[in-house]
Amino acid sequence: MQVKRQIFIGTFIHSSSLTKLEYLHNTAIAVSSDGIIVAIEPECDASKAKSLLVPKLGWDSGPVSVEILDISSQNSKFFFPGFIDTHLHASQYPNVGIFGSSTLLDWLNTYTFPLEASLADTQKAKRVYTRVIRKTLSHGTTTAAYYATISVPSTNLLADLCVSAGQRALVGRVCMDQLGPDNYLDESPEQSLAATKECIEHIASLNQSLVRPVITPRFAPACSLPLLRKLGDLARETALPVQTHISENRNEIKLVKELFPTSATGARDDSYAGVYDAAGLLNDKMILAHAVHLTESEADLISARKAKVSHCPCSNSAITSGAAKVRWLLEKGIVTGLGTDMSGGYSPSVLEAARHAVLVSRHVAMDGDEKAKLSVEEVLYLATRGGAEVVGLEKKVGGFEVGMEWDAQLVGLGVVDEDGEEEGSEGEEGNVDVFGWETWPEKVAKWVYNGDDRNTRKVWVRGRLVHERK
Ligand SMILES: Nc1nc2[nH]cnc2c(=O)[nH]1
Ligand SMILES: [Zn+2]
Repeated sequence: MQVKRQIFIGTFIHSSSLTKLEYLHNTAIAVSSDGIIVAIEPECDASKAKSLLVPKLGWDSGPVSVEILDISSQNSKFFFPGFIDTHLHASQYPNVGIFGSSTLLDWLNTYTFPLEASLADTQKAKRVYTRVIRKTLSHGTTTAAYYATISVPSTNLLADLCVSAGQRALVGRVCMDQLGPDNYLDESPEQSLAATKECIEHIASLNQSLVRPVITPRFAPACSLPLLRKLGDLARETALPVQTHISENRNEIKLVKELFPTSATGARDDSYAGVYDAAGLLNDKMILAHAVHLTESEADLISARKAKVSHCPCSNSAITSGAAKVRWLLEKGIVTGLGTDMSGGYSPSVLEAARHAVLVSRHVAMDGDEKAKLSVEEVLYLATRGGAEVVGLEKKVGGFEVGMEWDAQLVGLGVVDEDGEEEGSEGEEGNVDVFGWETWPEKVAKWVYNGDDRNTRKVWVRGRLVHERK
């Protein structure tokens, strides 16, 4: 979609490294009509932008207008890169918050498979997918790695809806030829592969680059070895990314050992990661959700293959899976991002996932590893740059750099003056009260711990405004 040339002026905050946020105040960012950041101008106000930046860019002629969004007078608003949700099930959105006291394997049978099966009805799927896209955009998620269902039409519909809403996405048809109920299984490895190819071809036929296909074996226990091998071959032939789950729950790991003995897989051991590796799936484009209970040698194998991890702390706490050791993964050089894992996780918000990543890391620390604690800066890195690398988009999104695409959110925190009045915000805004004496790192911390979609005022993907909070 063609958008106009835009210049944004104000405070921009993004990660310059895992541990550091960079604060660019009184700065202008110019975004071309195809959504690319073409200039970052320090010490720039509206008049300098008009008199200097516009001519420098050669933008003073031609029919396209320049939009200047001057927020430099506000001390409670800032631009932040859009969030990357590296793992969520679009099809499970109606079940958020509905998990009782279940754990993974009974949760799948009780809540998840019946709902996913019901989305073969494309009318129902349309209602669900339209809502989940709108909801995640409203929380600042500019890129989402989605699982749909086993249904080809409903997976294709999810891709279509992402394109029309303007959300950047990876969309995967779920492959599973065992473990599910009779009414929710691929018929054979051959049929599963053919259905996956249909979805890949459909997304290619959309002729755009915002939404990409992703090969999606649900997880090892739901896939026969022939199916995993076929998908491994497909990944090699197409160079497409692959997403799946790994080592989320202890009973699941036990099941993998029973279902995939080394005598069958030819793997070097009977580890969970070894099964994916033996099938030819474990490579630098693979997104592994959870990785809660990995052994040392599995983590080393994942690191050697340069596969990525999606950390889903809300889900891991909600369905009692465990506490992933993110510091340990990072120290092994494993690229890690955040996932909401709806509806194992109950929240559509990556900000909530970031907050839970901090808290889960404190639990790991309480278990004796003091250095496990993640900082606000670190979880925001995982939510943006880390996530971008997990989904293979680190050159395009996750930060503010010339050449990158304008996937961004405008965050507003209410300001309360000495009379108790809110400045710079209206109506119901002000869920994060800023008193004016906080430093910028303190404001960001208050946003991480108390912020939500009320603070997500505007959201852009590749320069297109895709959400505005009224
Ligand atoms: N959290 C989660 N784990 C899974 N493992 C296999 N399928 C799923 C799923 O839908 N959600
Ligand atoms: Zn999941």
